[in-house]
Amino acid sequence: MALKKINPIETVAWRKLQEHYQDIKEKKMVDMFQEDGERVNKFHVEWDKFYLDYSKNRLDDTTKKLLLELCEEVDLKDAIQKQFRGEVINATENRAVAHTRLRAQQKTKEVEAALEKMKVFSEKLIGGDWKGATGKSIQHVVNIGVGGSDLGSQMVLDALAAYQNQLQVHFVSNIDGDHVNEVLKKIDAERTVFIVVSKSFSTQETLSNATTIKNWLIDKGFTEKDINQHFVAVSACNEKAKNFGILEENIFPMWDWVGGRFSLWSAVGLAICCGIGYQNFTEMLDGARKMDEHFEKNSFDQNIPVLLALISIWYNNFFLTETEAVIPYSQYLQKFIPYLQQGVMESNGKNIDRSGKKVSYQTGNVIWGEPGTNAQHAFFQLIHQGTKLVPCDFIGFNNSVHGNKGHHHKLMANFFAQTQAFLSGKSQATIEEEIKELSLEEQERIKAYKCFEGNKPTNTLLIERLTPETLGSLLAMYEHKLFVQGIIWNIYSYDQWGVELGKQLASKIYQQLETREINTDLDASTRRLLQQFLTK
Ligand SMILES: O=P(O)(O)OC[C@H]1O[C@](O)(CO)[C@@H](O)[C@@H]1O
Repeated sequence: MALKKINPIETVAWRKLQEHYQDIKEKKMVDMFQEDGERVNKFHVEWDKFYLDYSKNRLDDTTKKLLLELCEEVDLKDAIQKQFRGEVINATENRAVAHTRLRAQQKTKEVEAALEKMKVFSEKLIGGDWKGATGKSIQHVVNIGVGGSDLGSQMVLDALAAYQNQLQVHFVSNIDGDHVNEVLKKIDAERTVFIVVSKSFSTQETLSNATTIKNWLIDKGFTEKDINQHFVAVSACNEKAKNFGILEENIFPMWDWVGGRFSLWSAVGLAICCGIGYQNFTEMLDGARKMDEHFEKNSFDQNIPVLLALISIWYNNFFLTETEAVIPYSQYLQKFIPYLQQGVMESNGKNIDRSGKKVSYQTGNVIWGEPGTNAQHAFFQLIHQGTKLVPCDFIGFNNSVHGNKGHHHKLMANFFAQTQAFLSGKSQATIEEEIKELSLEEQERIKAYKCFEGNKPTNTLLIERLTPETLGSLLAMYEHKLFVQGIIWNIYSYDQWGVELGKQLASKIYQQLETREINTDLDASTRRLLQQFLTK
């Protein structure tokens, strides 16, 4: 059964939210805290190893009530059930969406078999039992993929670097030859296994990089047969992988019902298993499953992904904010933002609704960010004193991975201080006190620049510790958040037609660069640029 097609702006709740926005837009959060002693109790969720505080947002009881009514009107429950039943909710590609199946308690036979294959392979590599063509054990693993076939594994291995074993895992994604060259410098061909990850097995970047690497091995004297021991693939297109020269037994499955950006839970995460071991990989699946259960079963007013999605919609569609920042206070989560960017923006960057009509409201938010405290020294100035409203998610951990309390308390002091500053700003009295030693003239001149208005919204997510399990829950939380937003916006979150045009044009331009024959039907700017490119 298809997803329902309900235009959100035609709902009663949307209209009421628009009216309500007029009441709330000038309100100060600090006053709302003053007026309601129960605010923190009302606006937080404690779940498993997560604590979400969303009280530092420009919303009140009525906002929450209306946003929850919006969920009822668009029948979010029905959409969630359809997703968990694995129905064909990716209607524009005519595919089911069932990545949650990969981490379900009761797994299907094909998923079990894929997991077993991943376990066996990764254990052989880690244990030194998988030998290269010259009989040497493996030291390096190179993941060749792009987008969803790259970002997830890379991010997880960075996030869980503390669990890393002796294998060194590298990533080649960019079509830029410098990328593959730099990786090749770091590895020993005889001790390296390459994992070609491509659901379609037709992505230009991945196939070009894989071919370059294959030729590099051939130049080193490897025969086609030798290469078999150094190449495996993950793909939904077996035949294409075999045509590339990969042995059938070395191909790990992917399925139509797993979207690229939701695929790290599948064999696409093979590099993760190699780098941190199968056990840690399954703990990550368990964490994601726990979040799935929370999302599927908890009432919406206590449901972390639903609440985060609603808050985001409140700002995006009523305050008309343009972006959202995610600030993890963990250096381990440095690659978390690029990963989220694909998930969120490839999914919800759509302007046609589920009825095929152009939407008349804002959809997908722009996501950006960087770990704190580095972010504080880069772009926090704009959030504190700029002209744009940027709602932020702050993600922090009760305990550090390294156990160095001194550092962790300093880090977390910054974490709490920033959300406090965003909330309260700086009062006139504090500023006056700070500059009282200056001449009156100087005080007058400088006062306005020292002003922090505050009233900047933040969600604070406090997680016990960064582990494979909590990371799994965190990733699933954002997956469900974007799904809820897509449902409310009445768009299809699981296709990505928007990336196709550039690919098609690139292939035509490539031909022109190779033949040095520039098409006359190109636009004047591009034609001139190509000429310029070819002259030097
Ligand atoms: O796994 P594939 O088929 O090589 O695709 C890689 C990536 O390309 C896209 O199709 C478009 O960028 C992503 O959705 C996908 O993750």
